[in-house]
Amino acid sequence: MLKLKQINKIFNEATPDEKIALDEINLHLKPGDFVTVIGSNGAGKSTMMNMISGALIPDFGNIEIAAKDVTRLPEYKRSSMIGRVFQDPMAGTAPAMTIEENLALAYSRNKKRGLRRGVDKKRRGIFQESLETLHLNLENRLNAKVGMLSGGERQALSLLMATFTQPAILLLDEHTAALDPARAALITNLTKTLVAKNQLTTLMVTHNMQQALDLGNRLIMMDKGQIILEVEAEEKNNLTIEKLMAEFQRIRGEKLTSDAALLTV
Ligand SMILES: Nc1ncnc2c1ncn2[C@@H]1O[C@H](COP(=O)(O)OP(=O)(O)OP(=O)(O)O)[C@@H](O)[C@H]1O
Repeated sequence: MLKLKQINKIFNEATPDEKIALDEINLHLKPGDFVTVIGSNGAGKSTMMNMISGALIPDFGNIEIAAKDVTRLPEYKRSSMIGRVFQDPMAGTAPAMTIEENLALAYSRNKKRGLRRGVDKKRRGIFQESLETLHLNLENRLNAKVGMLSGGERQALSLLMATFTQPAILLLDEHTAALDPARAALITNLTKTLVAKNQLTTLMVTHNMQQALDLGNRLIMMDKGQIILEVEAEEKNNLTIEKLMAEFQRIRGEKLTSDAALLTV
């Protein structure tokens, strides 16, 4: 469903600020894979997500989504293939528009007729049914402006909008990091439910190690622009934070004083 082949990205090449952000990244996701991504600051996690979404184009290498080479395809041309939720609850929705209008935009995202705000009775029914699955009573607030919702409610709506059209790839970019623990738990559970229900192929970046262990069937650890560890299904079930830290030390030969050092926020 997703293939990254030898992806490289260097920022400010041949200047004193040169930075190798991605160094020969190879990653293959099968349909329905849910991969959690961890790594320290500057490891290249966001750059990798931006490559998949098309916000950045690699210097070398190839990207395939659903068997289509999208390496040079601009972001807007691959947006129907991708659902994305960012850390900032303000980023995924339009605050001045109502819940219903936001859903209508998400709904028409992969329709040929372009963006449409209008909603008929049938579509309103679909929106209400989807909102009911969030258990936040948003189905009764279709005409509320999204700017009036709490951070957790907005993030739940963003998640629903990102998964609505069955994207080939769902990108979750620290999407619970800006929420308080109770709301973060709510969005984490919702993520599990929506991904499982829609069998979405998902990549989730997180600084929360426990979340990285609890969600998904695979885990990758990045460091200095490389994927330094890949953990698959069975093995992932038996993984602990201590084992992950020990693996990092074994691979990098660097001693860590705490798990925070591995994921420094
Ligand atoms: N537009 C840019 N111009 C120059 N350097 C960049 C740019 N974007 C990222 N970098 C650098 O590339 C490296 C990888 O950054 P990236 O944001 O992908 O890391 P990350 O793993 O997402 O980190 P964090 O957990 O802190 O968000 C970093 O050293 C960063 O400073």
